[in-house]
Amino acid sequence: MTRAVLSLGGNLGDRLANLRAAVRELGPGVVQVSGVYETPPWGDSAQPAYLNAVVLMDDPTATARDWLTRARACETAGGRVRDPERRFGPRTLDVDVIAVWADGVPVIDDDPELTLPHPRAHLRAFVLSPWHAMCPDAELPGHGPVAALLDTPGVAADVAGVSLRPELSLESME
Ligand SMILES: Nc1ncnc2c1ncn2[C@@H]1O[C@H](COP(=O)(O)OP(=O)(O)OP(=O)(O)O)[C@@H](O)[C@H]1O
Ligand SMILES: Nc1nc2c(c(=O)[nH]1)N=C(CO)CN2
Repeated sequence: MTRAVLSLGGNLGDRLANLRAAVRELGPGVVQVSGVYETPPWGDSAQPAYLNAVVLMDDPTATARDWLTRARACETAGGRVRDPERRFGPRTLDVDVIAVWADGVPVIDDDPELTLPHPRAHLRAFVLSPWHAMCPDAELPGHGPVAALLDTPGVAADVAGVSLRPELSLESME
């Protein structure tokens, strides 16, 4: 059995519809969905605010690479267009694989195609805040408790800008 935490984000088009479509596309393996948070752009400030969320997923047979394939399929379905000139730039939908566990053991990999855990997750309030609210005891492999990461200087400064939007739930999408 593998478990994965995926991060969803987007700041172009109908942001909520894009996150909802991503959760639908991810399908029945979704175990838990965080709240939806409005977050200031990280890494490149000249762009609109994002909506972000994280999902916890289980699958009896998926390999770590399968999670990346699913993340990319979601991005493609969500109309993601890559701009090779602009790192961290605006997008309709970004789906990152934050961490994977195989039979409860964290998968650690420095493959540039799929680095696990995600190499910038520990720096991102837009990932850590929703994850912590959804799973208060969560640990980011190699970095420790998510609760403690939220207190690290670079992240703590960003946490105040991350705001839960309770009216934008992904839970009930009928
Ligand atoms: N854990 C991971 N999750 C998603 N993509 C990853 C991961 N590790 C490596 N990658 C690789 O990163 C490459 C760039 O991904 P992408 O264009 O989504 O980056 P980005 O969203 O701009 O930046 P970031 O990954 O920091 O959010 C992809 O080709 C993918 O193979
Ligand atoms: N707030 C926020 N900022 C970002 C995000 C994101 O999902 N949320 N994704 C990025 C892609 O690298 C770059 N910056």
